[in-house]
Amino acid sequence: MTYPLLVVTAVAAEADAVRAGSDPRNVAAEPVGVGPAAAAAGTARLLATGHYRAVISAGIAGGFPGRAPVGGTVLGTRSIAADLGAESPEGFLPIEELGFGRSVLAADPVLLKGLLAALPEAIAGDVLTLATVTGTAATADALAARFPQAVAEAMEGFGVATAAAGAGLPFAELRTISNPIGPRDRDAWRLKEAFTALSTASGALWTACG
Ligand SMILES: O=C(O)c1cccc(C(=O)CC[C@H]2O[C@@H](n3cnc4c(=O)[nH]cnc43)[C@H](O)[C@@H]2O)c1
Repeated sequence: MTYPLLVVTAVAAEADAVRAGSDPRNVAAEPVGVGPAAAAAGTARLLATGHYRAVISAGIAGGFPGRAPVGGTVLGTRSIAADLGAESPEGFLPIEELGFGRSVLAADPVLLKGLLAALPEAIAGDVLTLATVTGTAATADALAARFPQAVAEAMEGFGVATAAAGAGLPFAELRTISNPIGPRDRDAWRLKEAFTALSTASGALWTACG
């Protein structure tokens, strides 16, 4: 028996976009909710079935201006919980500096290599996971400075990665860019473009995983 690839999304519209571009015989797309907690809990529940061979966190995301354009496709080299830590007068302290765990999980190198080969147009870089969508220029600038290799932010990747690590399965993050990260401007979101790009990219998932 060949175990399918599990693609975890936040919402049903993202799962539909993945299904539209992939073969249900080898790719299972499941929505588990928005945010890192829902993503971790939902992914762990799905992986407990033992039915899957690898896990991908997929969906739409904000792109850092100048690093990932709206409509573009991004592959996460690392998924980073950017707000996991503590504020201090000297700046943000990641959880590693507090001694309580980790905020960075790297994509599986073999899976990532396959995805990069199958999606040569994709932009590779760190993808941030935040519980709050960035909505000001100040926060966007601070994140861009703290994470010079970050190309995108979303709300689930680190949660999915944590569940995949717990299950001992390969993990990667695939995002298509719906909006620039910065001052909140709902009219600037290009959902249709991002969902179309997600369907297109999903066509390459099984090849990359094989
Ligand atoms: O602000 C709104 O009115 C609004 C309307 C629909 C959806 C949202 C979301 O925040 C969706 C979040 C959802 O999409 C991912 N995502 C997309 N862009 C970003 C972003 O710039 N920063 C963080 N997350 C983003 C995220 O993974 C969620 O699943 C808002």
